[in-house]
Amino acid sequence: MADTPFPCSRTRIKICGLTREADVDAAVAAGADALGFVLWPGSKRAVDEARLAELSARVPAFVTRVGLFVDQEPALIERCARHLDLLQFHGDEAPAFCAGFSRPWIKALRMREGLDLHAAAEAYRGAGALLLDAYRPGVPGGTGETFDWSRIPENLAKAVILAGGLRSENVADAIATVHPFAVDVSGGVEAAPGRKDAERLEAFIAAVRGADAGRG
Ligand SMILES: O=C(O)c1ccccc1NCC(=O)[C@H](O)[C@H](O)COP(=O)(O)O
Repeated sequence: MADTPFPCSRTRIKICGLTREADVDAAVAAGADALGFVLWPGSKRAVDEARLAELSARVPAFVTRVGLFVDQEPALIERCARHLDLLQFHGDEAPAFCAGFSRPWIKALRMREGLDLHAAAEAYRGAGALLLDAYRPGVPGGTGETFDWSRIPENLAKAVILAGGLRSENVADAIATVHPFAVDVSGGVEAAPGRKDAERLEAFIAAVRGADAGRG
């Protein structure tokens, strides 16, 4: 097992951007640990509160329901929280804002040049983890792009959820390089934005499990 502050023999897997019942069922059946629902209306994968309620009701216990928000109204976030286990903040939310709800939370950070991850881990020390994603100006997430994984320090004081352009073909390399606590995928398991593909989902999860088995 890697010598990191958050060693894990089983990399957790979050499937993000679910919009359809069939995809929720497929992700659960394939063994996902967490499912992400995008509540930001600017996304091609957006669901509204009513859809969130329907989709989250299908999710069995022990699979974490995660809601994604981008600089949104606190009242909306708190209403959605009733259907969620964890909040994921993808915008410029300050630590005090993220901590102001009735659910645990994680902070997504886009890896723009010059980002000091140690400083961010200290600032967002109330987060359950930091989700590290690719940076593309003007796009808050779900870019399908990777970033330079070597920029992630091994001794970061927060658990890392690695995101950005992961696919069944590159996730083993990503795990070997970063030793993340969890991986997060959206576009890499899709047939089209918001429509997951059961075969790609299964291939992705098998690739993660294969990487875990190979680590010894
Ligand atoms: O998916 C979106 O459209 C989205 C919009 C706004 C904020 C976050 C969004 N997605 C986040 C994710 O799906 C993932 O956490 C992450 O960005 C990885 O996406 P991908 O590179 O497609 O695997």
